[in-house]
Amino acid sequence: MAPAAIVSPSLLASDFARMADEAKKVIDGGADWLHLDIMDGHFVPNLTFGAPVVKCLAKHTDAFLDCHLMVTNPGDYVEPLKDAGAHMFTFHIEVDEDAAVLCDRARAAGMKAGVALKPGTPAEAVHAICDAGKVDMVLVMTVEPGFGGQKFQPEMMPKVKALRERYPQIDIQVDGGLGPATIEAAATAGANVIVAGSSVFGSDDVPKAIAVLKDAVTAAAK
Ligand SMILES: O=C(CO)[C@@H](O)[C@H](O)COP(=O)(O)O
Ligand SMILES: [Fe+2]
Repeated sequence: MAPAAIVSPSLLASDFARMADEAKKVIDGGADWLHLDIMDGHFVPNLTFGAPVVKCLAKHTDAFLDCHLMVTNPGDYVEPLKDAGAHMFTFHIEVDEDAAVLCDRARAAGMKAGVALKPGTPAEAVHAICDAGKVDMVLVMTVEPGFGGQKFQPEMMPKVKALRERYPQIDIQVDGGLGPATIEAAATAGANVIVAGSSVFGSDDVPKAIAVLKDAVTAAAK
């Protein structure tokens, strides 16, 4: 059976000063996870927040905290994020750290392990670590990491398709520019975890915006 459809709204598009309320709004609207974009101003030219803010948010929600680390030194974040209450630890395969060790450390800390690919990084970059069974989720970036509100790159779909064919059971996440106009391409390629920032938080009907994404993934899996 294909992995379940999961919608993970990105709080990057929310009002950070009201993060707990924004999280509640999307969870009440049918979201499965909360996507938390951790940027260090070095791996990407933008700076957001780290474990202290995740810890504050975790006090206000029981939701699954899906952390996307756009940082140069993800190893420094394993224990702080675990202590903060994070559930998914997704780091970029492009960093200069041992990916297998990072996955093992994330899992040993009780989190799931995810690996992310920038648009220019081929699927093959994660084959060894996925073949070794160390990965719970592969994140295929459909924009250059760093900012919300960018245009979806449909040319990433062959990468999603190749990963889905090779790994039928793994969670495959797509992130960047997902919304009603692009979900079909991602869902048919085989993505099952959908990150959406602007299209969810910018909608005046949040439950509908989430349902459109989830229903497309469920329909494509049939
Ligand atoms: O990781 C990132 C950006 O680097 C994303 O999670 C964005 O926050 C997605 O935003 P939208 O493209 O959906 O507005
Ligand atoms: Fe993200």
